[in-house]
Amino acid sequence: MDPLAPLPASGAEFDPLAPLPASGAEFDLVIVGSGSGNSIPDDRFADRSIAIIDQGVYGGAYGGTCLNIGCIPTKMFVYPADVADEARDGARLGVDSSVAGTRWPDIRDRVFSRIDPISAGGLRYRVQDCPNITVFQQHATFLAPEDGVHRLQLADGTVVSGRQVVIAAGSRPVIPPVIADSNVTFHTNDDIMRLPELPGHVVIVGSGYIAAEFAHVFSGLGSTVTVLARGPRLLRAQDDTISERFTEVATSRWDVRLNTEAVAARDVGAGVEVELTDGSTVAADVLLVATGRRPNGDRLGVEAAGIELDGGGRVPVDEHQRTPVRGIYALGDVSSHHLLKHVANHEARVVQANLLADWDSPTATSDHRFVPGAVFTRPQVASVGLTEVQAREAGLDVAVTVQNYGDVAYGWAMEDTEGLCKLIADRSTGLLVGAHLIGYQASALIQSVITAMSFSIPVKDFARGQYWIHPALPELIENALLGLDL
Ligand SMILES: Cc1cc2nc3c(=O)[nH]c(=O)nc-3n(C[C@H](O)[C@H](O)[C@H](O)COP(=O)(O)OP(=O)(O)OC[C@H]3O[C@@H](n4cnc5c(N)ncnc54)[C@H](O)[C@@H]3O)c2cc1C
Ligand SMILES: NC(=O)c1ccc[n+]([C@@H]2O[C@H](COP(=O)([O-])OP(=O)(O)OC[C@H]3O[C@@H](n4cnc5c(N)ncnc54)[C@H](O)[C@@H]3O)[C@@H](O)[C@H]2O)c1
Repeated sequence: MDPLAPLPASGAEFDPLAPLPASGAEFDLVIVGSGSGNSIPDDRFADRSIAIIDQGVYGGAYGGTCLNIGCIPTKMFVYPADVADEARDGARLGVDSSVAGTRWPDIRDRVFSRIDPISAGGLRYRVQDCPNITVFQQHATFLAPEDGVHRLQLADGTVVSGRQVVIAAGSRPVIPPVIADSNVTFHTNDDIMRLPELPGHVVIVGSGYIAAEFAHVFSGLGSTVTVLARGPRLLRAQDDTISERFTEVATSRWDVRLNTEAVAARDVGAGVEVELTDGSTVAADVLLVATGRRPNGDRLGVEAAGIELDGGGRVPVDEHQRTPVRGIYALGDVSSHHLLKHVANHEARVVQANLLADWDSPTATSDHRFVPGAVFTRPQVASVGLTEVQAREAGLDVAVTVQNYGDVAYGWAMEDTEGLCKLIADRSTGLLVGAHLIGYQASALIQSVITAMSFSIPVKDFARGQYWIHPALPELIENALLGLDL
């Protein structure tokens, strides 16, 4: 679902959460999942009968994770947190700004009064305006195929079948047993953004993407934040230089507990108490669990269709997004090594093209060479390609450079002391193999590097074959490129 696509015409009487009539039938195409899967049927599929099966997220919402409980609402909370932190930071530059207060209920209602109608409108469009599409808002599991036709059973017993199936069933949060078995009240990304009030103190278990983004959101909006990390640093999947810098900055802003784990958790009064490995406890109003996500293939009974999940619980696919079973494709979080929306979108376009071609002659191939990602925390973190450790482990003869924001004109004007850009190049080819940024608008600054890597532009041509606007922040990339000893 493209959240920025215009809303389809609305039917005044339509209730998006009303149960739809159950009807068993054979379709040309069955799609499980209304996130990235929902973007597959376009005009080119108008002559095919299509079933979209989706159990919904957060109590049944249509349109998947990104729109309802992921990328979009989180960034709509991140931005006000950025604004508040900028205001707090103003005095340093001679602007005497401060935050008089933040209105969580207003922010929450503004976010979801924009998002919920898009979700409802997307469902309404499929149900009312797409005569070839039937939507089933239920959980589905595979049955054994019959005569080459794949079959799925819905929660109400309806059997939906088709020769082509797309599994786009996404992923769900993993809850560590110590929390899951404790009866403590906890939240995940599913519901934390709908809290009635801004909590005074949030304790977050985990130290990856979601932990870093929500720590910024809550701290920016005025909560005290405690982050519990199992390891010695936050964002450990990032390049070591970035992870070290981020941990340093985060520790100065939030209560960061490293090398620790929750060993018990309980409700105390209206709040929670988490006991840590060293015997100490953290008391907070709200507990957020952000300890990774698991693909949903295990709840789809894919084995009945002849598919065995891989070691990571993913539905296995080849470079054309075909599973080992003829007629069944998969995409996005349920099958990908990259749990990112731009990857799911890319894979959905590949599946779309290949559905329109023949199973044996696919026309589209997924490109996972240079998958970028950004953590919208403070400071932002963005990366693409190999970390330095990965590049050295791969046996590459690498050139590495680190360029500080504060040492290029605009970063110097900002008096930035936190941001840096690390580039890693392969001396034998003169090409970049990795880029890692932490700092102001890192998610935007990295895009030119993604372009250079995707189109194999040699470092020397990339650095000197174009103008870099002076004194704009992309000079950070220019200077880093020039710093590579190639
Ligand atoms: C808090 C958060 C923030 C994020 N922020 C970003 C970001 O900024 N940038 C980014 O690139 N990525 C981000 N992501 C990741 C991104 O949201 C996912 O990679 C993406 O949404 C996956 O899309 P999908 O189509 O694979 O799955 P989904 O959008 O999750 O869709 C799967 C659908 O299938 C349904 N389903 C599952 N099993 C069944 C079944 N058995 N029967 C019927 N229906 C079923 C689900 O209910 C769901 O509606 C974020 C994720 C989270 C959790
Ligand atoms: N901006 C974005 O693109 C964005 C934002 C949010 C989420 N996402 C996607 O969603 C995925 C899931 O996010 P996430 O933050 O939950 O996962 P993550 O993989 O980024 O981080 C998981 C964290 O939980 C820790 N952990 C795992 N098990 C634990 C346990 N039992 N006890 C304590 N800590 C434990 C890990 O050490 C790690 O720090 C991400 O990997 C990312 O692909 C992307």
